Amino acid sequence: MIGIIGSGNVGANTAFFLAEKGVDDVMLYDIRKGTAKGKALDMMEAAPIRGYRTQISGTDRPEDVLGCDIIIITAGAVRKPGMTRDALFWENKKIIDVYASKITGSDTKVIIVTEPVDFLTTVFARISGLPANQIMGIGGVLDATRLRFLIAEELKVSTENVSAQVIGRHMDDMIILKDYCSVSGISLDNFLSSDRMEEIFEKTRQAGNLIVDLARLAGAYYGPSAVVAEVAEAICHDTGRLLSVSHVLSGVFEISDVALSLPCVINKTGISRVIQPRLKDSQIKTLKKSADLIAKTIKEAD
Ligand SMILES: NC(=O)c1ccc[n+]([C@@H]2O[C@H](COP(=O)([O-])OP(=O)(O)OC[C@H]3O[C@@H](n4cnc5c(N)ncnc54)[C@H](O)[C@@H]3O)[C@@H](O)[C@H]2O)c1
Repeated sequence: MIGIIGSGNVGANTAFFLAEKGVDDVMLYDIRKGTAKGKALDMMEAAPIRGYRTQISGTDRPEDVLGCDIIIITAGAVRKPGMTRDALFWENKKIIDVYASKITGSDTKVIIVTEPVDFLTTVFARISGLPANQIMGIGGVLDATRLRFLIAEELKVSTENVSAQVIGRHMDDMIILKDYCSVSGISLDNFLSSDRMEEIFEKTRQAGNLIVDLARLAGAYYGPSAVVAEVAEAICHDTGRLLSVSHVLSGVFEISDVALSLPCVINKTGISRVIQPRLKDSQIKTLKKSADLIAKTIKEAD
């Protein structure tokens, strides 16, 4: 059973994508009474046409989801146009503190979506005491998915043929690994000039901001929900997918106790292996700067 805390745009759409993929039964919870039950019922009534057999239920009792095998946390405030993700830290930390202290199962896998995701993945790991490989934040994998779309759109090729890797913080200082981006294994510089590549990379860095600016009353949620469902499927079906998720690092690039995205092999144990990409000195510097910033903010919260 997959539990989802927060049944707003990302939570509800994740439940829907999980049902459509047939990953596992889902239970939704939201602090607003009736929201989770109402949305679950609505999705179940779509099943005769959409053809899924997954059970989606809703509850008003957080303890019902806290014992699930996989818990996805999407509860919290969304930024408004002009706001950075970091600005949500103090408000959303209060929510993460509560759920992290109530996790009961020692094998639970947790997927953090609530922003700022790298900060809150770090906070969740500290408070819950769960092993770092069981807590995954949605960061680089979403940035890479957006980049894959933008490259495919530019080159008029299928998105399936495009692979991309993005690591670091889920913010404008994300690190796009150009040498690890390809179209069916053919490196990007066979298709694009350096200048055009840089324009596409900048569009990727700004992709979340653009959606908030355009939609105004909501953040991005279809892309994020699709990515969350992919990570949950990798755990549930033990697929061994290689996805860049945020997790607490222990010594990689001399960074410890702070969560950032790096490519990880994900299976039923959570993160089974972290892949350390070859980085330039400037990229390692950016990674360390991001880590220092997160560590400093979290220290202020102690
Ligand atoms: N990591 C990412 O890439 C990524 C992408 C998109 C959104 N997000 C973040 O995910 C979060 C949710 O986004 P959304 O678009 O679904 O927002 P939303 O406003 O549509 O939904 C949030 C839901 O959380 C519920 N909620 C608030 N406090 C709660 C609590 N204490 N317990 C349980 N439920 C609670 C609200 O009632 C609401 O239904 C935001 O913080 C957003 O910034 C992250």
